[in-house]
Amino acid sequence: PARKSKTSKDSSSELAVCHMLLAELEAHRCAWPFLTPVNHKAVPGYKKVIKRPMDFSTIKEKLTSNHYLNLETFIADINLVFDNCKKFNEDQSEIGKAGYNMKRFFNKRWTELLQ
Ligand SMILES: CO[C@H](O)CCc1ccc(O)cc1
Repeated sequence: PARKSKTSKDSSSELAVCHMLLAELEAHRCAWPFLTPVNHKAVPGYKKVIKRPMDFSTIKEKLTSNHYLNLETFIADINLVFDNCKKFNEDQSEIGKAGYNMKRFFNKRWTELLQ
């Protein structure tokens, strides 16, 4: 069957899923490094190494101000949080392990909800 063009209903239900997913991420016990922007003035090297900082509070602000055009741009920002974490932190560090756990959790939940 031909792919129907996305209706506004599709977009609003996708938006509701994004809000729900973000709320689950923020509530996760391993979310603590990702809740607010990294203070790049306090973390040596962060501003130079991480070209596109991202965190859950920034994503929530963008979501509530209709910044995301579609689901893909929302998922791209979520993955940016985890990619930045993997780049800056040792895999076995506390924050590195938290990032890995959050990425696995996110991938499990969005595929359950959206695929
Ligand atoms: C999401 O957290 C960032 O990767 C910064 C990690 C970090 C912060 C302070 C430190 O002393 C070391 C690493």
